[in-house]
Amino acid sequence: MAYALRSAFRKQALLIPFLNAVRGMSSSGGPTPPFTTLSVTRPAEPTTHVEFCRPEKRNAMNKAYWLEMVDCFNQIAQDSECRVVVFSGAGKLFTSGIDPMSMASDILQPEGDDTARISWNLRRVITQYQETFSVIEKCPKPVIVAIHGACIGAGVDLITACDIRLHAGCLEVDIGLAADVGTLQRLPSVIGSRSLVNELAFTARKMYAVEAKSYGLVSRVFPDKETMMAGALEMAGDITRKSPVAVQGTKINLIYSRDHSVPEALNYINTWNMSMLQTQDLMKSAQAAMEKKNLKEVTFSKL
Ligand SMILES: CCC/C=C/C=C/C(=O)SCCNC(=O)CCNC(=O)[C@H](O)C(C)(C)COP(=O)(O)OP(=O)(O)OC[C@H]1O[C@@H](n2cnc3c(N)ncnc32)[C@H](O)[C@@H]1OP(=O)(O)O
Repeated sequence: MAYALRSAFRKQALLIPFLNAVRGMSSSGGPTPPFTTLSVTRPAEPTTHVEFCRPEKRNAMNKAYWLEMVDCFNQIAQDSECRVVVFSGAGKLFTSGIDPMSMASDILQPEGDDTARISWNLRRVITQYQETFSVIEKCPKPVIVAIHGACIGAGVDLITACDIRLHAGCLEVDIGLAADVGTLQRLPSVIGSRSLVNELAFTARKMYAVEAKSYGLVSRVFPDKETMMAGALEMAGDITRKSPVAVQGTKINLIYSRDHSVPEALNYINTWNMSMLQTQDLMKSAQAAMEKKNLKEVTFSKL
């Protein structure tokens, strides 16, 4: 079933070129076909806005969402017209986490004739769920997540896979137990304090925006969603004016460095830069600097 749904999305994605499906302006016009849970818009070139669009269910993550995210971010990764992504949620709050009814058959009634086969299938299902957020990290474009109101359960898995976290308002970040789709793996390096990670994971207590900022879970707090979205788009604009070779190489190398030793990461970037330092972007910037031009006015071709 999951495979059928996924290949149906793939076929539709081939039939409808991604950019043709992208509407002109951002926010809450409903999902963008073929997606049923995501609205994909282009509020400003070359920024893509992905909005989780199930407001009537408080953006609960149903089965379609878990698959659509993978298709959406894989397409964005390949889309040379996109240099940065803003991700947000429609309606009252950012997300209420998993939609248990929609996912029950996958998790509570896994297929298989014996323990080994059930376990094998569960492993495949969990791998697929993990990919929903890992795909954000694998996408070379920076992803700014704009969180308003509550961010519950799997929402924390989602935001820890994003590159920059902004928050509006003062509701809770509620961390579920034994999350296996990214929180326990990514949160420790996001907020640095093992003690706090343990406390949040064991108690699933609420964490408010001010505390989230003080520990670096979010980098900026805004008074309301509107101001936050304007701030997110402004930040996205700043990023899109930089060399995409530099920005995307930086994301890839920052994530590599997080997961490797300093000597390994230095070796990796050494090999990376053997080719990437040959970019014309570097020459353009150097020339503009020599001519004392404003570096913000240098334009870089798409990647
Ligand atoms: C394999 C992956 C591993 C990952 C694990 C992750 C685990 C988790 O995510 S655990 C967290 C699960 N989520 C929850 O427990 C939240 C449940 N929802 C609520 O507590 C409240 O709805 C909330 C505080 C978010 C909002 O309250 P509000 O008064 O604003 O709205 P409601 O009237 O309660 O809800 C409106 C409609 O939305 C439906 N809904 C809300 N949350 C979910 C959800 N998580 N899944 C499915 N549906 C949800 C709710 O049923 C209402 O629907 P309807 O009755 O049809 O109007």
